[in-house]
Amino acid sequence: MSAPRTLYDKIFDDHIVSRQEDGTCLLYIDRHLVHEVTSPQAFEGLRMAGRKVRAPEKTLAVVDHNVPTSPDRHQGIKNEESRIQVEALANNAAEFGVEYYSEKDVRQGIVHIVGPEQGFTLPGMTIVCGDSHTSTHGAFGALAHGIGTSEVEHVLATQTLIQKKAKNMLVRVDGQLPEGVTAKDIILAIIGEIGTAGGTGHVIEFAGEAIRSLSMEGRMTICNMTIEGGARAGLIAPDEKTFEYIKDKPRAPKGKALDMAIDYWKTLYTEEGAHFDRVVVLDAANLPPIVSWGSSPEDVVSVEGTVPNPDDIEDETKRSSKWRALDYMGLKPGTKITDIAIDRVFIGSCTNGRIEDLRAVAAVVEGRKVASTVSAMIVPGSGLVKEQAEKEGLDTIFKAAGFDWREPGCSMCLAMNDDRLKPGERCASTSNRNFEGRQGFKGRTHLVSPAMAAAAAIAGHFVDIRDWQ
Ligand SMILES: CC(C)[C@H](C(=O)O)[C@@H](O)C(=O)O
Ligand code: SF4
Repeated sequence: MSAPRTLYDKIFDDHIVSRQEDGTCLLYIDRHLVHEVTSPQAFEGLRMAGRKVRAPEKTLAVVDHNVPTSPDRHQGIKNEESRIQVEALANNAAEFGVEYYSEKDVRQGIVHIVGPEQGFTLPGMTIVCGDSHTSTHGAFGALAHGIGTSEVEHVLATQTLIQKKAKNMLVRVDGQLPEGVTAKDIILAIIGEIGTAGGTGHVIEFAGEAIRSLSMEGRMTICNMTIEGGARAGLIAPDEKTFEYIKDKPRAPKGKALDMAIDYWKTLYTEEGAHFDRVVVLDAANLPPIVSWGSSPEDVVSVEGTVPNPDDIEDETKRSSKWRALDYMGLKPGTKITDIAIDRVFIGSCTNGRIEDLRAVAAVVEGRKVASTVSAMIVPGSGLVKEQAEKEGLDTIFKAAGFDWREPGCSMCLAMNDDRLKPGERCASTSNRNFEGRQGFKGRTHLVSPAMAAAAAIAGHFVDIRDWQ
């Protein structure tokens, strides 16, 4: 009998085209998502070599990072650099016969929201994209790797990727989440616990009662930020919720093909006794809402806590880097998190720009007003999320509360378009990275859940969402 295998082992094994003696493998790639930032040189490489895209039907291109989110974007993109990038993808997709969603298409949005929404992302598949947050698709039990531009070219040309097998890591979250605590808080707490290098060299499988209880949206939030914990990919075994989510998606199998697919998807789980190189266990019942205080996603604290004192850190390099982070963030040790006033709120991104996130925001802000000191924006993750939100009347709630309701895209998650912080501005953000300058030169980012960002917009400072009435 062969040794029990993890979910990762199974998907990896199933996609090996060839293996070399040193363990380097050629993996077959089932799906390739393409966006405008990491693809221009890859297409140029194909063109120079006179090659075609090997499997255009397994490739999907969409613009997200550079597109403006203002309502007038349909009249053309004013920023020249952005316009050139967007046009390049449109032209490359047309030339190489790849399906393409432009900013005028209702299906357009952030690539990691679009894949699942279209049923392009399915369990058991290998999925790649020239983007680190490709890990998001692991929520469906797909092995999803972010790749670099030269690998994008390799996959376009051959539909394969060179990979060495990573180690297996298990993060088990037991118990039930308390009211007001969300998937975002789970993943921020995990990164706080393991650090941004904690998952290095591993693929993390998330399991346990708290993970099983999450919606597909919540599971995507978890897998999305796996990369911030240093791991190669994140995975959650598919279950009935996964199949339910997938079944009416445009590109998902239908009828008999769906039944057969589900039979296969049910085999995608970690077998009893399978070996994990590292195991981390958390209890969901103990988790509070989390706020990041520094310039790394591991710099997190409970909303009930205070800004930590770096002098308490023994390691000198780490201590000075955390002092630098506090200096950048304009914060003093001992400050209560709930005393930190904010200037901006950004709700969106591939971490928290899905319909469930917007519903959570609406529940908090309905009938209230954004604080006069705060400017707040909500950016749906895709045109379809926007459409659904408007069908439910969420946009009316947002606008009445004083939020800016935008067109879909990456927006202020990273300062690659017109949405950005001004120097010194402090933002409560539902995105995934708080690096220096991430949301704009000298901008200050605090990572939080959608409900926490919404409450901060109304109060003008962080508040414990569990006390919200
Ligand atoms: C621009 C892109 C390559 C980048 C990534 O790889 O993640 C971006 O999406 C990000 O979130 O920083
Ligand atoms: S929303 Fe942010 S994290 Fe996600 S792909 Fe866009 S820039 Fe990257």
